[in-house]
Amino acid sequence: MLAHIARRIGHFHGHQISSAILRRMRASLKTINPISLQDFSQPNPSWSPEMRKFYDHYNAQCDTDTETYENKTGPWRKLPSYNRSIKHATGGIYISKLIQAKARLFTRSVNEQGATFEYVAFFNKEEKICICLFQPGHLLEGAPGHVHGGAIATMIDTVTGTLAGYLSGPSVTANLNINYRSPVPLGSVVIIHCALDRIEGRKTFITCKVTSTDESKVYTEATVLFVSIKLGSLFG
Ligand SMILES: CCCCCCCCCCCCCC(=O)SCCNC(=O)CCNC(=O)[C@H](O)C(C)(C)COP(=O)(O)OP(=O)(O)OC[C@H]1O[C@@H](n2cnc3c(N)ncnc32)[C@H](O)[C@@H]1OP(=O)(O)O
Repeated sequence: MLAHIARRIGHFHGHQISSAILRRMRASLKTINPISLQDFSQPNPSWSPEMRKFYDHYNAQCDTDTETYENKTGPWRKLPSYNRSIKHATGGIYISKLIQAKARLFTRSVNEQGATFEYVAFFNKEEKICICLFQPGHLLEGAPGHVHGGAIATMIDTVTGTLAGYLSGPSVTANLNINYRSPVPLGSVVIIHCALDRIEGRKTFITCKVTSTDESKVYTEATVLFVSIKLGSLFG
């Protein structure tokens, strides 16, 4: 049953699942109420003034007002960040209650604000780029006082994966190459810049650079390959 629903679900932005399937999912979920969809990339008290300043900078240049949803003119779109990636798919909020209900997106699995991954991403559809403001918390230590390389890789995978998702639909990471150029201090704010390199059939190639907010310092560089999949294939 679950595999059947999952196979039929499918799609990121712009694709509707049939109302018959939605009705069936709702019927099997009628004990779950209310269903909430929280955006974890909204500003919170743990954000430093620098994080807030750059958030305001990009938010002011968005095509939609984050609070009122009114249309504006601007090249950027602030992307929501949910605690399961399936919630980004149409109808995913329902399927998230059916499959591994306790599962959480790794970067959104710790509730203490500011302790791990504080981040917000903006997407520029015209230029096929994505930037992410990232404030790594004290629980992400690798070298003393600095961010663990695995945490940096996680953020690169997450932001490039988000860009691949918006450009090519459901995809998984097939290859991730990283050069760590300079250690990232815990509690600092860095910008993760991601850009589409090219799309070849099912393959989406993305480049990524992690810099200081004034972009004078390059911390990390990466290239990532995503391969498009049918979402249902993940559920057997
Ligand atoms: C709207 C969106 C919002 C999203 C928000 C979400 C936020 C969270 C985001 C979180 C993001 C987290 C994301 C995560 O953490 S995803 C989790 C980590 N990734 C995985 O677990 C993936 C595991 N691997 C696989 O499932 C398969 O191997 C895949 C599906 C990748 C390919 O197996 P499949 O049988 O389907 O296809 P194929 O083998 O015919 O290959 C197809 C093509 O690809 C080329 N190829 C394959 N592998 C490699 C390689 N290593 N280097 C270079 N090339 C490679 C291959 O040569 C071929 O090319 P060509 O011969 O056609 O030219």
